[in-house]
Amino acid sequence: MKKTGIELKAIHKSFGKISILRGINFVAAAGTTTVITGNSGEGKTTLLSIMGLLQKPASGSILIDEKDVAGTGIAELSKIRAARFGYLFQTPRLVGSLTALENTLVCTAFSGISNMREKAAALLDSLGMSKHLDYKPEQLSIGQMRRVALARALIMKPAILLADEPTNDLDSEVSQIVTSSLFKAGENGAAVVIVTHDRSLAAKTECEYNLAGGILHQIR
Ligand SMILES: Nc1ncnc2c1ncn2[C@@H]1O[C@H](COP(=O)(O)OP(=O)(O)OP(=O)(O)O)[C@@H](O)[C@H]1O
Repeated sequence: MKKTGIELKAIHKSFGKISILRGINFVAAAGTTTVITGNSGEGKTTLLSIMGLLQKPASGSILIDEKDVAGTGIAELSKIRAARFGYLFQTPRLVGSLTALENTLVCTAFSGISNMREKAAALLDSLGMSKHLDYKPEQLSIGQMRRVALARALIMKPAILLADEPTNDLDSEVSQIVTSSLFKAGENGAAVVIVTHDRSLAAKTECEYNLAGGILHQIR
């Protein structure tokens, strides 16, 4: 049986009086790509940020690598995020003053791993970005920025990879490059969780959940 990367139990979340998540149970296994679908505004990004330890639920349990994070302090949570997670946000969130290569390296400074620049360049190359290593974000298209953000998310080979709308605004060729990198991370052992409206991407995943009315239903 595959190891569990993330497990959520009875997660609730409200904004003011509006209840967004109402008792969410979810499992993403290591080495598996899981998709969460649902209409706009249903709470998919909120759910992804809760499982990514970026936002706290009102109640419920979050297990990372089969360990409940309840009671974990802020410093330890930061360590778990840095050591275990890769994030691909809906907007690329690159550092404006840094080049594509430097943005890819931004979280690796304290890794102690050698040849990171070569690894970052090779990763960007695999994403079709070899000609843009020295470009700043303002000189890149949205699709190119998203590929830099993906390289940044992948460079530390995260055990858990969370991707919010990874193929938004991409042409089919770039979309294919991004999609295959996400699935490759899954094949290499990561628990990959993707939020998307892209049906062709959703159809390729092993597991699908749909979020509607604050309830998460497993479809496959
Ligand atoms: N910090 C916040 N404060 C108040 N309301 C919020 C906050 N964050 C999200 N919401 C609300 O929660 C709901 C769910 O938002 P969320 O971004 O999680 O939805 P989504 O399913 O990812 O939508 P989309 O598919 O359009 O990206 C929305 O109604 C949004 O306005």
